[in-house]
Amino acid sequence: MAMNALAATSRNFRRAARLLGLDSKLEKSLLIPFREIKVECTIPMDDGTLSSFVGFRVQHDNSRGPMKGGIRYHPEVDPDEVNALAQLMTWKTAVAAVPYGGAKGGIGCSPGELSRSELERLTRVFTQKIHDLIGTHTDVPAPDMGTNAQTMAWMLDEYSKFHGHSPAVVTGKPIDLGGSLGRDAATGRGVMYATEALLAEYGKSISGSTFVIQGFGNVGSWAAQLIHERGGKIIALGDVTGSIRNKAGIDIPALMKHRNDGGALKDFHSAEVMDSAELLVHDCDVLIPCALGGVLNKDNAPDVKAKFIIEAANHPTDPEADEILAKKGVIVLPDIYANSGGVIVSYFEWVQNIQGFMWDEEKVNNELEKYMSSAFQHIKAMCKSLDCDLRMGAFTLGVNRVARATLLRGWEA
Ligand SMILES: NC(=O)C1=CN([C@@H]2O[C@H](COP(=O)(O)OP(=O)(O)OC[C@H]3O[C@@H](n4cnc5c(N)ncnc54)[C@H](O)[C@@H]3O)[C@@H](O)[C@H]2O)C=CC1
Ligand SMILES: O=C(O)CCC(=O)C(=O)O
Repeated sequence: MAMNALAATSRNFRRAARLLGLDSKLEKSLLIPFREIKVECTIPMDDGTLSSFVGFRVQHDNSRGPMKGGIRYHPEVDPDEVNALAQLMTWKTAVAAVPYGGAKGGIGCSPGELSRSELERLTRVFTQKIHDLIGTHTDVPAPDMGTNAQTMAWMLDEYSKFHGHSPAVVTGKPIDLGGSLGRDAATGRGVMYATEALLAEYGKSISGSTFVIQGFGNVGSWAAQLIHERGGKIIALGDVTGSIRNKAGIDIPALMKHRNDGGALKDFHSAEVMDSAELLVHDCDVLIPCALGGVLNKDNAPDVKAKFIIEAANHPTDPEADEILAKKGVIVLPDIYANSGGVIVSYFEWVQNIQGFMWDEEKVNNELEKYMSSAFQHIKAMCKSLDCDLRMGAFTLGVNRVARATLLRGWEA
């Protein structure tokens, strides 16, 4: 059973605060969110009935810049989860050294069961309810699980009705509306750069390693394609519909075609169906969770066989699992670094919108690689000076930068 997401995230924060020797009042203050918004979104359904959905936006911290983070559409969205994800965004933007704070939002709904027009109405009503609390220089949403560039296009359009054309109010937009080249692939590309950097530390490479990936949405499918392109062998893969494996390596371009043609993973011709409960404990070199939080917990951590875990999802590993994995010698690359490619390219998109000047994709990808590489070097330096693991290296790096900004602005207990 997974721990409560907020309890798990706060536990990691407190460990980092203690390692840094933070003042206890500052520690308490950094944990408390700036603002928590809850709205009822009532929309007419296609069949003429009315349905109501609860939407959240938690704005955690703005000491380093406008708050930033995705909007999730998922049935399990709840206030604690959104709070935890908003807090993670604050440390993530600081680790990545992009000038933002942290926020996250979500609506409790099953996007796969809503029609396109129902999703559009829901997104527009949600935006109407929060439009005066977000903005280019206050809080900038982006896609997360269950949302995509189209969701951002509707948010942009609805927000612009109140405030005038404002492309920089959301990132992860369609290119035609000011989206950045490379943003769609950015989180998966960042995961690939992070994996390369970590494996190199151990004298290994993507091309000599086997991979298991959970989640084949935006992050999982891009990570899989880019790892496959570099010669990595993806031997098992799963999504919410089921899991597949092939010892010789799954043909990812063929699987992409199969999925884009509307096929389910389990119907892919050149792999065998496997039990999804076995996916995370499948033998491999590198395990990459790219779906939900809390999937690695005290129940399955003892059976994990991977040597490295790259956290492409947000908070996939419970602190209890962390302890078990550490004893087994499994190296975990934490979410607030491993999946930061998305928010880094969101920052590039925002900069391009503000400047009114579009970058080519090569520049986006080169800059992303530089930011990922620099963050990794800074995390390693923290690990060395504080004698801690990668999660604490990343947390202390992020928390220290936020604490410094808070103090410089004139914080008083
Ligand atoms: N989209 C982005 O830019 C970023 C996303 N993330 C995180 O990455 C993760 C995935 O996000 P996206 O790829 O954007 O979402 P998505 O909605 O595009 O894809 C989610 C994937 O997870 C799978 N999934 C859902 N429930 C599952 C379950 N119970 N078991 C196995 N698979 C399951 C879905 O089938 C789908 O393949 C989330 O934790 C998100 O917060 C982190 C940073 C940025
Ligand atoms: O691109 C962004 O602004 C945020 C992406 C996000 O929600 C995340 O990194 O978890």
